[in-house]
Amino acid sequence: MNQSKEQRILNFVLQNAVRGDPCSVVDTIDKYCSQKEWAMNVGDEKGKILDKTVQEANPSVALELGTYCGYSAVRISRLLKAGARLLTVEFNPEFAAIAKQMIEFAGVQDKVKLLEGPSEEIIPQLKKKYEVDTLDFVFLDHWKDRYTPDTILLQECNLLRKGSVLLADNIIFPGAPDFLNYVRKSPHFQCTNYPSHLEYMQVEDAMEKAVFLG
Ligand SMILES: CCCNc1ncnc2c1ncn2[C@@H]1O[C@H](/C=C/CNC(=O)c2cc(-c3ccc(F)cc3)cc(O)c2O)[C@@H](O)[C@H]1O
Ligand SMILES: [Mg+2]
Repeated sequence: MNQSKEQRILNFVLQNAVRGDPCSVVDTIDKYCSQKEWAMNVGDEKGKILDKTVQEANPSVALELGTYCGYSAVRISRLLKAGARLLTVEFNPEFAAIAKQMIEFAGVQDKVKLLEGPSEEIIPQLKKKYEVDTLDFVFLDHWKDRYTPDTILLQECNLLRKGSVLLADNIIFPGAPDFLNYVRKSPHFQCTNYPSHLEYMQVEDAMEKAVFLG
């Protein structure tokens, strides 16, 4: 039975990237997805905004919602300080299997824990089962209509602290209008918009940073 696009992306990385080099894995995925098959990785232009936001936050504990093939998990974890960790959540078993191999090939498996399951089940388990106190950084890149309910859930589970940084992808395309409304209207968030472009395309997109004020 023929391969999935995600399997083809992984194979291209295994054959063309440098094992143990996260930058080469990120660059190789971008090469494949810009030249051969488009895929919904955050990409290099928005990836640079992600990099700067992660470096500014310098998180000890980071969470990602929507691992997909592991592109942003590798991109984020390559910037983490010694002892820091990224928890990334993916509920599609095929994508989780691809991402696991991508993370291991990049050599960041000691910094990344891939949690397989839906975010609404995993988030309430983070404190007790995954020994999280609070989250320093959250990257939202899963189903766009789940950004708001999961942001509310993070607050209800006391996983945010004063200064916790949320960064959301696809604010313009496909768009996350209710999330934008929610965080911009809430007195508990300080928001910043970062105009950019859709990965591998000349289509407008943007990222939104929402800092929790406590
Ligand atoms: C139970 C549902 C909510 N909870 C969830 N818990 C765990 N993982 C979840 C998840 N939702 C979705 N996922 C996973 O996240 C990923 C989904 C991401 C959704 N992203 C998009 O739709 C997206 C789409 C585009 C896009 C842009 C233009 C276009 F023409 C077509 C698509 C661009 C992007 O950057 C995107 O991020 C998948 O791997 C999915 O299995
Ligand atoms: Mg996205």
